[in-house]
Amino acid sequence: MMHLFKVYSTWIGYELRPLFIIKQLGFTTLAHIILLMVKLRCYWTKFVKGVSMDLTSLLESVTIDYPSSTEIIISGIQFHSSKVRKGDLFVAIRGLKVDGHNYILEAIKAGAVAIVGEENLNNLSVPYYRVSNARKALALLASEFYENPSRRHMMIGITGTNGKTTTAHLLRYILESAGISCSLIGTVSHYINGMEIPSTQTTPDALQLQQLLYQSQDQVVIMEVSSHGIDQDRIHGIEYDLALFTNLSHDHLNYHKTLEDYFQTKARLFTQMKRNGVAIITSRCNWGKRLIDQLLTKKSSVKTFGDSDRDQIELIVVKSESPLKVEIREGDKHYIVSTSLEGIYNFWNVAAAWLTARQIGIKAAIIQNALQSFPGVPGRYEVYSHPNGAQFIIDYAHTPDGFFQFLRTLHARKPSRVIHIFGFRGNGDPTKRHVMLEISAAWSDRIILTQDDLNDVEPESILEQLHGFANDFEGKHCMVIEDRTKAIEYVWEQVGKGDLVAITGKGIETYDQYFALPCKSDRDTIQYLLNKETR
Ligand SMILES: CC(=O)N[C@H]1[C@@H](OP(=O)(O)OP(=O)(O)OC[C@H]2O[C@@H](n3ccc(=O)[nH]c3=O)[C@H](O)[C@@H]2O)O[C@H](CO)[C@@H](O)[C@@H]1O[C@H](C)C(=O)N[C@@H](C)C(=O)N[C@H](CCC(=O)O)C(=O)O
Ligand SMILES: Nc1ncnc2c1ncn2[C@@H]1O[C@H](COP(=O)(O)OP(=O)(O)OP(=O)(O)O)[C@@H](O)[C@H]1O
Repeated sequence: MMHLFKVYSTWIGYELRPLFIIKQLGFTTLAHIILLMVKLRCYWTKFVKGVSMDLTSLLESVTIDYPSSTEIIISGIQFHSSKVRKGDLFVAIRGLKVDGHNYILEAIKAGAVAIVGEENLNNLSVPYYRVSNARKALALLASEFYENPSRRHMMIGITGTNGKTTTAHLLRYILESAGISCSLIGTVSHYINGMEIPSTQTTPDALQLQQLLYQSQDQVVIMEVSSHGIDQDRIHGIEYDLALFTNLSHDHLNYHKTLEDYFQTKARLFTQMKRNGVAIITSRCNWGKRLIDQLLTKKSSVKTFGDSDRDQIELIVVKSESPLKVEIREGDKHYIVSTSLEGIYNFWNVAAAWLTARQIGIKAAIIQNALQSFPGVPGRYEVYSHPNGAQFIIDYAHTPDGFFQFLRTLHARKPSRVIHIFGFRGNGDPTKRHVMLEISAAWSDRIILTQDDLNDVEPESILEQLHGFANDFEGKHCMVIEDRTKAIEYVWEQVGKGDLVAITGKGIETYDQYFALPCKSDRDTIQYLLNKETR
């Protein structure tokens, strides 16, 4: 029943809480019936009857090949042929793996009434619109079909190698504490109208993104913006009120090839600002400094956070031993930051969220209060206690800098030993692996290499690499236990009071393979071992 309410509420774009209905039975029920009827009518008009769209005015550099027609009526848009239904427009994308143009006939057979693509085609049975960039076309068409929903919201985009999710969750929590309704689109989940929707991508494809924005009735939308999302034009056409840059460091070089290209891609987010938009950037890393200079040269509005008195928000470490004591200086005012988050890196995320909330006009006292009760981010620095006094910490660190920041935070707790369990994603950047091992070796006493997501890569090739690494780092007591659940169980049985065990890379994500223990995630495995202990 609860699930049905959730589905209904998300669809209707209106937060419906069962308690609220019971309390206000009568008027609320009537209001919902009217709302439902209006929504059903819109649904009928849009998704069944279809909407008329003038593609030539919508698309950039469009050529109508055959048969000529500027206006079409469509009841949906798809870019995967298997999802096409009668009345849909199919956008053919030249992908990284396959070419969407090869699926045009399949899409027409499934009922597509028009096609958008990049190739020269003139023998199709439905109108064909040739564009120079089909990914951009998809984004523009989806935005138009869903009534340009980003224009209804205050749009906040957050990019950077690490800290996007944490900053986004902090900011949403602060804004909601201040009474501002807030959607969040990102890695852990999407939160729309107070409802949680499972997420499979940090930045969803343009179609899903516009659908989510259309569903959202929230005032503000916070989006985590990945470099893949920018590069693949998933956010094309969206203009941001506020855009944040958390940091940039070694990652995704399998996709971007060079850090320079990775940076330039991230920097593109800041070309999609509203006229009065503000860029919020860290001055702590050289890439951030470069972006600040670049934007100031173009006379863009830029606010910075960092550790200098020239920054709008200066982070001052009052006490560096655990527990950390940190202050925020804003103008000539100093505020103590009290939060359950650990690690200086999380205070950089706090600084980014603080500066953004201040741009929106939230009072400092409200931010301070919200930070005190912030519950943390799922899968980031989650601490579990072993009955014998050891502690297990699940975290999402999966980059060299993430490793460094996270592991040095563990050290500040002065543990007897740090044991680090991790693996490498099948389709992740292979150039960062050795560096990550070096950092782990420097900051932990034992390394257990194990499996992470395979992502279509043969397990043998990953395991071969893990064994190679174990040899390289043998002096650091590095070993391989292939099965992730067994690796955790092995360590669980070895540790004692004062030991800290870091399990990194997956956070709350579920395993993409079956392991020996009947567990679906790192959390699940810890819970399983805890239950076994108390049985
Ligand atoms: C590697 C990568 O980024 N791929 C993205 C890309 O897909 P692609 O170009 O590879 O697509 P393809 O498989 O070659 O297919 C080409 C076209 O043919 C179509 N097709 C294909 C088969 C068929 O039978 N019929 C058909 O119509 C496809 O729908 C597609 O339009 O374009 C798609 C549309 O936007 C994305 O959904 C897809 O993301 C994949 C699923 C993905 O998960 N990518 C990861 C790397 C990603 O984006 N990660 C970032 C976060 C990174 C981080 O910070 O850690 C994210 O934002 O989630
Ligand atoms: N500001 C930061 N600088 C460096 N490392 C960080 C920072 N914030 C978080 N981390 C580390 O990176 C991990 C991932 O953090 P978070 O999920 O906030 O980043 P993200 O940018 O959203 O990552 P992804 O895009 O891969 O989902 C954390 O678990 C922590 O170990």
